[in-house]
Amino acid sequence: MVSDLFDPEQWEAINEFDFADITYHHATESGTVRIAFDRPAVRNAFRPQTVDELYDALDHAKRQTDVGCVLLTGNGPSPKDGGWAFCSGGDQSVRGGSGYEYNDGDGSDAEAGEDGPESNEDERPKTGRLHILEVQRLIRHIPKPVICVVPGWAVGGGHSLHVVCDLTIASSEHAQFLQTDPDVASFDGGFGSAYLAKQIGQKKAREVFFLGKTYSADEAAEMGMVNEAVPHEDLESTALEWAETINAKSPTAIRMLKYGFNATDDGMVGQQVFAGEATRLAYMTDEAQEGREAFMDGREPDFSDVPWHY
Ligand SMILES: CC(C)(COP(=O)(O)OP(=O)(O)OC[C@H]1O[C@@H](n2cnc3c(N)ncnc32)[C@H](O)[C@@H]1OP(=O)(O)O)[C@@H](O)C(=O)NCCC(=O)NCCSC(=O)CCC(=O)c1ccccc1C(=O)O
Repeated sequence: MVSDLFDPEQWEAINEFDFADITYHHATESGTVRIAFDRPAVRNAFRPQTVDELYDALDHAKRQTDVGCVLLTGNGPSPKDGGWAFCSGGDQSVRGGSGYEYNDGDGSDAEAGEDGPESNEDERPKTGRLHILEVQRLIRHIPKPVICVVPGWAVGGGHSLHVVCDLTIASSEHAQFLQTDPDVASFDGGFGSAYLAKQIGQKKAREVFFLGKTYSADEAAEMGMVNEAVPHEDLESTALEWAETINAKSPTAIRMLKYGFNATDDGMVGQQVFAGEATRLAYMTDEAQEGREAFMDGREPDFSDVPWHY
C-alpha cells in the first residue's frame, strides 16, 4: 500500500524511475501527478537521496506537456506509531559539518544502496548537501501549479516546502505546522521565512520562527499560509479535484499567472522567467516568422504590415 489516503483507482505508477524515498504516480483520468515522500517512520524527513529523487520527479513532471498540476504530499501513517507527516525537514541523523550527507559522510550509503538515483558512490559528493533549496527553486519555476497536500506534520524544511508551493491544502485532523529551524541551528532565510512573511505578514512570520509554536490546519488557513483545511479522509480527493479544476483552464494563462505572481519577489530572475514565456508567445506570431525567414533568406525583414498595438 502506498498510503492510507492513496486511492489506487485514481493513479498509476510512473515506472521509469527506481525511487526508494519517494513515490511518483500519474492520475488515470487527468493530467496530474502525485509525488510523495515515502519515509513515514521518520515523519518523512529528507536525506540527500530523497532530495535527488524529489528533484528528478519534479523535473520530469515539468517536462510532461500533458501534465498541468503537481500534488506534493507525504505517505503515511507511520508503521511505528501511526503518526502522519507531510515532511519533517532535513534528516538530522545524517546532518554533518557542511550539510546533509549521503549517510556516513564518505559517499557511501548502506540504506539507500543500489536503489538510490545517485547509487554510483563515485558520483556522490563527499561534501554535505543543502540542495533542498534547489528543489524549492524548481517548485517556484516549474511552469505549472504545485499543490502541497499536508496530511500531518509540516516542520522545518518541510514547512518551507509547503510555503513555496503554489497552494496548500491540509488535513483538519492531523496537519500541524511548526518551524524548528532555530532549535536545530538551521535557518531558511529565503522562501521559508521571507516569502512566508509575504503570505502571513512580518509579525506572524517572525512569531512562527522565533517562538516555534505549533499551528493547526485551521489556524494556518486563518493566517493565510494554507488555502483550506479539509477532513483527513477527503484530503487527496479534494486535492485531485483542485488539480482537475486547474487543468481545465488555459495552460498559457495559468503559466503566465504563476510567473506573474512570482515576478515581483524574484527580481531579475522573475523578470527573466516571465519574459521567457512572453518570448515563446511572440515566437508564435507572423511577425516572428517574418524575422526568422528574412534572416534565413538573406534579406531585410518586412514588418510593414505589423500593427503597433496599443
Ligand atoms: C516532526 C516532529 C514535530 C514530530 O513529533 P512526534 O510526532 O512527537 O514524532 P517523533 O517521535 O518526534 O518522531 C518520530 C520518529 O521520526 C524521527 N524524526 C522526526 N523528524 C526527524 C528528522 N527531521 N530527522 C530525523 N528523524 C526524524 C524521530 O527521531 C522519531 O524516530 P524514532 O526512531 O521513532 O525515535 C518531531 O519529530 C520533530 O521536531 N522533528 C525534527 C524536526 C526538525 O528539526 N527538522 C529539521 C529542521 S532543519 C531543516 O529541515 C533543514 C532543511 C534544509 O536543508 C535547509 C538547508 C539550507 C537552508 C535552509 C534549510 C531549511 O531550514 O529549510
